[in-house]
Amino acid sequence: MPRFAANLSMMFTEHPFLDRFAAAAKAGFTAVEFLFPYDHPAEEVGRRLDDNGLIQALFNLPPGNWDAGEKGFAALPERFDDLKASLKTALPFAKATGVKRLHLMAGIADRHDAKAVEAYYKSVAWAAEFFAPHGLDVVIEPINPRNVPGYFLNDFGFARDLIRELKIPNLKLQFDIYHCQIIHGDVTMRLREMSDITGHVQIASIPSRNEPDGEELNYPFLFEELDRLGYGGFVGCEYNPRGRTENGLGWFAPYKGVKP
Ligand SMILES: O=C(O)C(=O)[C@@H](O)CO
Ligand SMILES: [Mg+2]
Repeated sequence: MPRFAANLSMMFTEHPFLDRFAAAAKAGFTAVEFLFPYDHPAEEVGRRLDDNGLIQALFNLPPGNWDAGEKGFAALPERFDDLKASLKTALPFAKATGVKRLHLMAGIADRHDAKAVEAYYKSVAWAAEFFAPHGLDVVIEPINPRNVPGYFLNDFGFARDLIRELKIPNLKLQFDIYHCQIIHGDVTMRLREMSDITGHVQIASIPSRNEPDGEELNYPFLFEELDRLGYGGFVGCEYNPRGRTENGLGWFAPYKGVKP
């Protein structure tokens, strides 16, 4: 049975950020993820996890100026120094939370520009090698162009080929099923094809990005498929609840309290 991680950037937003940990635990989650912890002291985030018996499944490396539209800089050749600095910023948060994987964002760049591709390969390899001695994986996530127009990593095949080519053991795929269905479809076959390189999975209904309990995809089937594939990682619930988070957790009832 998959282990679900509540995404605290999108779920339980009825509560201030630091109180969302308790809300997630109360709702039966044993793990959480979120976009960014950097506005809060690392020790305080670690304390909220401990106090609530939660595992940190994932968070993102610093993306640059998010409010100004930056989405990371791994594919931006002129931002390599910023990329290197961002890894150092994230490390104390990784230590304080005990997280085992970090999402490296690619940035807004043209995937068909050779300089951007070269920068991306270099940044991804650098980040993975930087975190390897700390026992941390780096994950990369293709994102659909409707949600983030111009995002460099917008193709699962490109991500798969890069990971297979670089052959860095702690470099893996963040397989967000919501993005995969929008970009390509044929989700089950892609999960099967990429299961050996998948380090994290995320879910939401398509197209509304709400609770995974309806619309285009049959999630109970996909959860069983993850079991059939022997996927032992987390499934991040990266969706916008239709109303109060707690009121939309009917889909989660069979999976409540699943421990590692
Ligand atoms: O948008 C998504 O999907 C994510 O997983 C985020 O980490 C990207 O910011
Ligand atoms: Mg995602």
